Amino acid sequence: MSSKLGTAVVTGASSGIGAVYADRLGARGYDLLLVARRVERLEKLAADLRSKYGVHVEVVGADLGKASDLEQFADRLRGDEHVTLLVNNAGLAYMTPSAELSAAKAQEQINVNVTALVQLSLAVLPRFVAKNAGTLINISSVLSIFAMPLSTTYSGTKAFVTLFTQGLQQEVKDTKIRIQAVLPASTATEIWDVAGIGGHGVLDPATVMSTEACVDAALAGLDAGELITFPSLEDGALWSHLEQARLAIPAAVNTRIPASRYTSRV
Ligand SMILES: NC(=O)C1=CN([C@@H]2O[C@H](COP(=O)(O)OP(=O)(O)OC[C@H]3O[C@@H](n4cnc5c(N)ncnc54)[C@H](OP(=O)(O)O)[C@@H]3O)[C@@H](O)[C@H]2O)C=CC1
Ligand SMILES: N[C@@H](C=O)C(=O)O
Repeated sequence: MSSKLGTAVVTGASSGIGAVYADRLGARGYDLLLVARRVERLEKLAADLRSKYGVHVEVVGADLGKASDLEQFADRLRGDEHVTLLVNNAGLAYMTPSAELSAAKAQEQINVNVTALVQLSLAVLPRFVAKNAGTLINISSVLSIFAMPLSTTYSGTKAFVTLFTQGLQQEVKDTKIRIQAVLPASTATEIWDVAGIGGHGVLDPATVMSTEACVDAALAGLDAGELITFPSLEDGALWSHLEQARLAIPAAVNTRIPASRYTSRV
């Protein structure tokens, strides 16, 4: 029997933040559809969640950075009327100076962090709009609002995620569809191994959040109706001030007259 809450899809559920989202959404009573490349990890998690929560859990092995796998999974979501929640979580970071970043690794970050997130968001949105219901959670990063010297391409992908998600939020603001962007700071996961900096153990432990605390905060933000959730930002006014300044610019540039600093040459 299908859950009355429907099916929650979690991409990148084989480790880290995605694995905790799968646990928390299973605990809430969602059936689960978990996708990643490491199927053996997904199957172990699925067995655990079935036994803990009695929910239906399906596992799909797919490389979302590969166009054919992505297209197939997007088609699956497009055609699955039980999907009521999507967590676009799959992602990776290569932390390296751009001059040393291979084209392949740059493209892989774009393929997974951007292309897969867009295609899967667009795969579920038409049904959410038709039903005037549904939840989309896009996992961005605090590195979407600034770039460190080693995070240039990664930050660029996450800047896309945050702005793309804000655009979708504008589109559905008069509906009952919930769309949230989550911007974690450093969180204790394997991403830091993939990033090539030797794992999160090289970071100051006081600055690294547990995956459970990160996801529980993100879900609390979702439940509170937040559009943008920073799990570790205590002073939310910092974001409001940034948004206020950002949103003042479109009106200020809406003129045919060039700014005087560019025309008053002496
Ligand atoms: N940890 C942190 O400090 C922060 C993380 N984030 C974001 O959180 C999200 C989750 O990452 P996190 O949990 O930290 O890191 P992990 O490396 O633990 O998890 C990443 C997940 O993404 C999946 N994934 C990566 N590449 C692919 C691919 N090509 N196809 C399918 N799945 C893929 C991995 O599965 P598999 O390898 O099995 O395919 C894995 O399940 C990412 O979007 C990341 O950018 C944001 C801010 C901070
Ligand atoms: N994923 C983290 C960096 O690797 C981050 O977004 O902070």
